[in-house]
Amino acid sequence: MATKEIQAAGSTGLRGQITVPGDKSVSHRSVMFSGLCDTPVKITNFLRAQDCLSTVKCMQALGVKVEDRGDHLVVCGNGLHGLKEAEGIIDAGNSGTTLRLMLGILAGQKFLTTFTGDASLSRRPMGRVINPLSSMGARIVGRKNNSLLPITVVPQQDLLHGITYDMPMASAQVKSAVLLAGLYADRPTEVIEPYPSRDHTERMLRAFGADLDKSVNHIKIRPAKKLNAPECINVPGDVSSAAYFIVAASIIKGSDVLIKNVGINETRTGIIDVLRNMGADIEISNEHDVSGEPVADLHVRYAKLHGTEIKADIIPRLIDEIPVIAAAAVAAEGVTVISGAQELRVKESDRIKAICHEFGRLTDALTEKEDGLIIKGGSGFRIAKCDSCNDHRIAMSLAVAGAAGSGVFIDNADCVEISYPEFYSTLEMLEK
Ligand SMILES: O=C(O)C1=C[C@@H](OP(=O)(O)O)[C@@H](O)[C@H](O)C1
Ligand SMILES: C=C(OP(=O)(O)O)C(=O)O
Repeated sequence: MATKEIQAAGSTGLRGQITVPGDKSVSHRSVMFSGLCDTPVKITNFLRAQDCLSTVKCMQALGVKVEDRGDHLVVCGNGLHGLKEAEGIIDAGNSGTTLRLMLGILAGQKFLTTFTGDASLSRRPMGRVINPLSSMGARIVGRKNNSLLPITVVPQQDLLHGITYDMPMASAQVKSAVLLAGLYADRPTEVIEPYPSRDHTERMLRAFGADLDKSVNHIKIRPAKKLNAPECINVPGDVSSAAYFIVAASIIKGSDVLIKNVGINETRTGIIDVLRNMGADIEISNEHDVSGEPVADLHVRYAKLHGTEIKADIIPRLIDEIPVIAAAAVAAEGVTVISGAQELRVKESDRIKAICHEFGRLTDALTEKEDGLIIKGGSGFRIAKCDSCNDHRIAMSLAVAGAAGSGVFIDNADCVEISYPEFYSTLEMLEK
C-alpha cells in the first residue's frame, strides 16, 4: 500500500463498539520472559504485529520454541540459563523494545550474539543500554563507538556485577535492560528513574518469582536462579492503540465509541488524564485485573476540548501518544504547550519534526520546540497529502486528523503493521 486515503468522518461521527489488539509492551515481555522459564506458557491476545513478531523470531533464533496455535501462542523455554547461540545474525526489525530488552537478557550469556535492524532502528541510540550494561561487566560492541547497530554481545564467562544506576532519561527500555541483566549478576542491581516509566517488566518479573522491590522510581532486583512462569498470560488491549480512537471520538462531532478490554495500568494512562483535563468525556467501567495488569472498558463521546499544558513529569506516561495528542490539540480551542518530550526525537522517526512537518500540511497551528510543541488550536484541518515518515504512530495520528477534518492522503501508510495491522479497517468500520 503506497498511499492510503482517509475520508472525513462527516457529520455522524464515529460510532460503535471495538476491541483493540493486545498490548505491545506486554506482548514483547510475555514471550521474552516465558522463554527464560522451563515450563510451557500459553499466551492469549498476543499482539501479532511486526514488532512483537521480531521478538518471537529473536527468541526462536536463541533456541526457544514458540508455536502459534491460532487463538494463542505457546512458549517453551529451556530455563534462565538455557538460551543457545543463534546460527546467524538476529534481525530486530523496527523494534527498539526487542533490541534493548534482548541486550539486557544477553549481556550475561556465555555465547556470542550479533544484531541488525531496519534503517530506522539503525539510527536509534543504543549507548543508553550498552553503557550501563558495560559497567555491569558486559562486553558489547557496536558501530559509532558502541552506540549504533550492528551490535555484537561478546561471550561472558563470569557473572555480571550488580550496579546502582541513576538513569539519565525516563525509559522503560533502559530500565528493563538493566533489571534483566541484574538477574544474571553477582549482587543486587538498583535502578533509579527521573520519572516513573511503564512498569510491565517489574510486574511480570515479580509474577515470575523474581526478587524485586520497588518504591515509586527506585527498583532493586536480586540475582535469580530460576524464573517460574504462570501457565497462562492474557495480554490486555493496548491503550496506545486505543488512543487513536479515544482522540478521534473526542474530536469528531457526533461520536460515541465503546472500547472494550483496554489496559489501564497507571504508568500508561497519561493520555486519559490529559484528554480529561482538556474537557474530554471518557467513562471508565468494568475495571478488573488480567494477568497482573488492570483492564477496563472506555466509553468516549464527542466533547468540546480546550488547550492544556503537558510537562516532563507526565511524558513517560504518554510518550507514544504525543503525535495523536497533537491532533487533539489542533482541534481544541486555545493553546497547548508540550515540554520535556525530547525523547520523541529518538523514536522510529524524529517525531517532533515529523509532527510539525506532516501535520503542518494539514494545519498552520504547530510550532516546533527543541523539547516539544506549541499548538494554537481551534482552526481545524485542511485536506492534503502527507507522509508517515515510515513511522506507525505518525501514520495513525495523521489518519485521525484526516477523519476529524477534511480527509487526508498518507504516503507509506502500511507501517501501521508495526503495532496495529487492523487500524485502518477499524477506523473505516466506525465511520460507517
Ligand atoms: O518498554 C517498552 O515497551 C516501551 C518503552 C517506550 O520506549 P522508551 O523506553 O525508549 O521510552 C515506548 O516508547 C515504546 O513504545 C515501548
Ligand atoms: C517507540 C516505539 O516502539 P519501539 O521503541 O519498541 O520501537 C513505539 O511503538 O512507538
